Parts: sequence; structure tokens; C-alpha cells
Amino acid sequence: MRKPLIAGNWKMFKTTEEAKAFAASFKKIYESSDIQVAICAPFTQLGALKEAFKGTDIKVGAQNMHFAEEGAFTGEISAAMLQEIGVDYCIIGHSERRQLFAETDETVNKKLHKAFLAGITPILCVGESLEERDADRAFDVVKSQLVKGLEEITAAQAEVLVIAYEPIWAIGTGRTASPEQANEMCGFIRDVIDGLYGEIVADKTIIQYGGSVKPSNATEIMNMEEIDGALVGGASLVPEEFIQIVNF
Ligand SMILES: O=C(CO)COP(=O)(O)O
Repeated sequence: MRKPLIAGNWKMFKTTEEAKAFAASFKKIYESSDIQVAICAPFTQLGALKEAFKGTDIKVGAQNMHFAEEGAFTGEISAAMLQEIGVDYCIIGHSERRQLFAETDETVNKKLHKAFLAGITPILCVGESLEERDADRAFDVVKSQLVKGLEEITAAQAEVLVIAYEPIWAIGTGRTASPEQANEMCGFIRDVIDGLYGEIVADKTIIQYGGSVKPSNATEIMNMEEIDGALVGGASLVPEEFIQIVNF
């Protein structure tokens, strides 16, 4: 069935030296299992991590990419550039990108298409704000992000897609969605995928939860039926913490 994916999102933390030190410590305590593990690091650390994790089954991901092939886009990174390093995953549409860098469902959609073309598995982030949840709009917001984000994405692509449900109010706040709340939304996301692509695809799509996942709540979250993994921010920065989540 679905192989759970536990991915760290380092955000804008760690220099190359720090990334190498993390990899060295993490490899000592990591044992491969039926959980897929990945680290999504800043661009300048991706090459060093690919090298450090050579010979292991730990994957490496980026946190963003541009949707154009190439061009006059100062400061941006293309899918081909990530592909060249051998990057396995790319987070697309993280709420911090949507809120702070004007990412829209339209740019998210373009990026998904480019990632698939480059053989990079996108981790599509969706999730509502606190205002939207309080106004009972969480499900509509998430559905709309999915429908718009997945425009003209094929069933074959949707099968390998990873979706991360990250309620904005639970990111970096220490406030986690309850396992039931997270499970309910992940189940809803699977229903939306079912509606778009059918049950066979929906059964294969990996749906993660993200937002203040830590060693103390990982077991409860990971044991929920509809949740196939976690996208971990702060707690993925420390090898001894991240390993506890991986070994939930
Ligand atoms: O945004 C997140 C992962 O992408 C969650 O971050 P925290 O785990 O730090 O809340």
C-alpha cells in the first residue's frame, strides 16, 4: 500500500557545514524501514546532502523552484537545475511562499507541471488560515487550492504526487491540529482526489500532515488512518529529534 513519507523542511536554516554535520549524525542513528525519509533543504545545501546520503535510502528535496525553463528571473532556480543535482522532491506552494512571496494557485500549478517533467516529485502544500477555519471555510479553501493547483495534472502524475495538509495556524506555533482534525482534512483531501481522478489514484496519493509535529505527538498523528506521513519543520533540525519522529 502507501509508503509513508516523513520529510523535514529545514526552511532557511543551516549552512553547508551544519547540513553536513546533521547528515553525519543522522546517518549514525538512522535505520532504513518501510518509511521513506527525506530532507528538504535550502538550495545551497542540496548537493552536499545528496553526497552525504549516498548509499542510504534517505532522499533530498528542495523547498521551491521556478516554473520557467530558464530566463531573466534573478534569484530563481529551475527544475533542470534541481534535476542536475539529483533532487528527489520539491515542496511547492508552502504557506510561507504563498503568504510572503506572493505564490498563487496558478504559479503552484505551473510549478507542479515543471517538477513532474523534470522527474521531481512535488510535495504540494495546502491549508487554511485560522480566520478561514473559524469561518467554517477550511474545507472549501483546501478544495479550491487542490482543484486549481492540480489543473491539467494527469492521473499518472497524481498517483505519485505528495500532498501536505498544513493548517497555517499550526505552523511554528506549537499549536497542532488535533489528530482527528488532521485526519478529517486528510480524508477530505483524498475524497477530492477521488473526485478528480478516481479511487485507484486516491488510494495511492501520499497525504502528509504538517504543523508542529514533534516526537511527543508523532505517534498519534502517524497512526491516523488517512495520514501517510509528516512534513516537519522545527523538529527536523535536530537529528535526535527527527529520528524519534521517523521511528514514531
Ligand atoms: O511548515 C512546516 C513544515 O513545512 C511546519 O513547521 P513546524 O513543524 O515548525 O510547525
